[in-house]
Amino acid sequence: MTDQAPATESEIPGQTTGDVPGKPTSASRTTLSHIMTHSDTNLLGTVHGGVIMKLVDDAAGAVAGRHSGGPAVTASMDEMAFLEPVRVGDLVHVKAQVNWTGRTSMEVGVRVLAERWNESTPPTQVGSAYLVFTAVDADGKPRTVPPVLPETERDKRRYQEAQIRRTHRLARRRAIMELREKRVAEGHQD
Ligand SMILES: CCCCCCCCCCCCCCCC(=O)SCCNC(=O)CCNC(=O)[C@H](O)C(C)(C)COP(=O)(O)OP(=O)(O)OC[C@H]1O[C@@H](n2cnc3c(N)ncnc32)[C@H](O)[C@@H]1OP(=O)(O)O
Repeated sequence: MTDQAPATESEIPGQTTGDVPGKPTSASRTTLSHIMTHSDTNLLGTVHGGVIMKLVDDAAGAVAGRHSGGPAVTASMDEMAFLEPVRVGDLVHVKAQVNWTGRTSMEVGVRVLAERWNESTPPTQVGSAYLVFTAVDADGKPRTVPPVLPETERDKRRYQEAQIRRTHRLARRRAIMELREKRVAEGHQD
């Protein structure tokens, strides 16, 4: 994991960034919908969190693949929040978009909504997550991604918030690596 953050919080890309042409957020935004059945339940009878996480990974992976124009792998998933239980018969919509791009990685933001399959009540938000995907080549090595071009004020806010999360991920990783190196230097075995 490289340590450089490509932009500061105030730097929202314009129509072109560097040599690679940018892509607008809307070009890869995707919704994946799925009806929950009895095979999706946990021992409590509600839908298993892992089933939701798989849908989140699928939707985010499709977005990352569309944005980067090729394969992309999940590097991390954080802040997965389950806000309300999901039940058998719920029609679940997983909405995903690229919030931010680095050199080879992308943060994808996901919102999970649920509605009864046979009622016309509005869907409610039941979960959310942020995932980092890294675009890879045929050898599984990171490859450059087009910069995302936020279009709306909401896209711009999400871009800036994603940069804050990126800064915190890097800082946390660096602090843990430094602690481990210090402990090894002090002769600790683990
Ligand atoms: C019914 C209908 C269904 C339809 C359905 C459709 C679905 C249709 C689509 C399918 C979509 C499936 C989507 C599933 C996708 C998987 O399930 S993939 C499987 C799970 N993931 C993996 O196996 C990945 C394993 N890890 C790796 O291969 C390597 O660690 C990685 C991620 C390629 C990174 O390699 P590395 O050598 O560490 O590279 P490094 O240069 O250090 O980092 C590269 C970039 O990644 C970032 N990065 C690396 N590690 C991390 C980390 N832990 N956290 C954050 N960022 C990181 C770096 O910051 C860097 O970013 P940039 O600064 O370049 O922007």
